Amino acid sequence: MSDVLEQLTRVLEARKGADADSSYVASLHAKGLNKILEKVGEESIETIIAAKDAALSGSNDDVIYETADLWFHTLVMLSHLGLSANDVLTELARRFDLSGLEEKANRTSK
Ligand SMILES: N=c1c2ncn([C@@H]3O[C@H](COP(=O)(O)OP(=O)(O)OP(=O)(O)O)[C@@H](O)[C@H]3O)c2ncn1[C@@H]1O[C@H](COP(=O)(O)O)[C@@H](O)[C@H]1O
Repeated sequence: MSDVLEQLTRVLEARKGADADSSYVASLHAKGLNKILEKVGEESIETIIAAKDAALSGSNDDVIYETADLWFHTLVMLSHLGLSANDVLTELARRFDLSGLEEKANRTSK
């Protein structure tokens, strides 16, 4: 795992037990899964809009900013469900050398 993901994973784990008044992450956990999913949905849409705007303006700054927000909120979602970035990285690593088209063909033939 990258140093940044590792560090953020540790912070997110620690914030699960923090005071909701002093921690944004703790406040999301306190509000529950639906609020976290609402944020994931919101940040997904903001990422899509930023990418569309980048194609017109030629500036990628907002795409990076919004994607960071999206990744962050998906990490909070994983943490809320007792999962972590490492679980997703393990799944991505499992897919190395497996063509997406091949995987799809195997899936539809079942
Ligand atoms: N990486 C982040 C991070 N990215 C985005 N955000 C917050 O995500 C929120 C969502 O952004 P929005 O623009 O939707 O804000 P908003 O309109 O105020 O949100 P809502 O009122 O709709 O919930 C903002 O408050 C951002 O500050 C983050 N908050 C925290 N982190 C990391 O998590 C750590 C722990 O944070 P705390 O739990 O606050 O200590 C921090 O040290 C950071 O490393």
